[in-house]
Amino acid sequence: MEKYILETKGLTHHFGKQPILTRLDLRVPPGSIFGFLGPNGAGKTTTLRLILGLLRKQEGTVLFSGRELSGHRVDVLSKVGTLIEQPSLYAHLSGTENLQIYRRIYGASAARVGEVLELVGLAGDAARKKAGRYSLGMKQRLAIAIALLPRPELLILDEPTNGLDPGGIVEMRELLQRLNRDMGVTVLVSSHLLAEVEKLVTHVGIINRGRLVFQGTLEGLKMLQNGPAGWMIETEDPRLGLGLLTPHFNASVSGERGLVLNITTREEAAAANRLLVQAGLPVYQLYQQQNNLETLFMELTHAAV
Ligand SMILES: Nc1ncnc2c1ncn2[C@@H]1O[C@H](COP(=O)(O)OP(=O)(O)OP(=O)(O)O)[C@@H](O)[C@H]1O
Repeated sequence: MEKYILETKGLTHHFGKQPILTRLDLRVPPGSIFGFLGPNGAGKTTTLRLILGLLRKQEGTVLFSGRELSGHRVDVLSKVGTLIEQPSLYAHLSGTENLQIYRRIYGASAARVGEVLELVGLAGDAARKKAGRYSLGMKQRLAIAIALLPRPELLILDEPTNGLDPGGIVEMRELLQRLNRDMGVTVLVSSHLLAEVEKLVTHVGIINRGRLVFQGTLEGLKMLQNGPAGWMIETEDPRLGLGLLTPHFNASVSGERGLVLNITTREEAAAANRLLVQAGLPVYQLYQQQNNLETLFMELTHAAV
């Protein structure tokens, strides 16, 4: 088996003179749920459109299981389900009728309609309802049902939780997990919110201003945040404080009023506090810094200019 179900090599794109993507090497392992993350405007949609040939490629290579799209377009894309732009649904037709139309386009069997409705949780009454009366979450699920008709190996979804309420977000997460676990579908899902996909993904690629700033497993990303969390002291004169603390602790100045201490215990924090207060330096705040994944994501997407 190829190492990657989807790989881009040196994908580079400009709109006019403006560079949008710079040498993007995306690597999606088979069987993964890959979160393609980045702030608004980072270049996620452009990347996905280039991958699918919806936008003319300027530079670089896109490989599906080691094969280029050009020359094998129909063959390759028949194994890929997508939800990139707003799903084009027939509002006046029911869920089932929508699927019946698309199944003819894809050459899927009539029985497949019932299967995909079941898979996305739209069987029964929901299937008989007109798509125009669906909630956004149901529309998204119907669009995924359409994408599932040809039994894709890879599902590519651009911000599928955009605009969904918290319940809809959970449903979407459960659906994608089920498809991955039970059907073996590899999922590539983009999002600008790490928190929204953190519970879903196995792998992460983080893009900022058209460049990949992290790629690897979610575990690998979490390891990055496992450095010493540090304690923050807000005090009147951090430079004076630094002089008082450095003989005893590993400390540095942070901003106009902050001192960061590389310590691990509350006792050390209390001792540092005592040193400052006894020297007449007021301490306004003393707290352990939160070093969570969201903070790391913000750092990665802000620092890489
Ligand atoms: N057709 C276009 N012509 C010119 N510039 C474009 C075009 N499409 C996108 N851009 C620009 O390319 C950059 C990347 O846009 P893209 O839509 O790929 O980002 P994104 O990461 O998907 O963000 P969002 O979550 O906001 O959709 C943005 O600065 C955008 O304004």
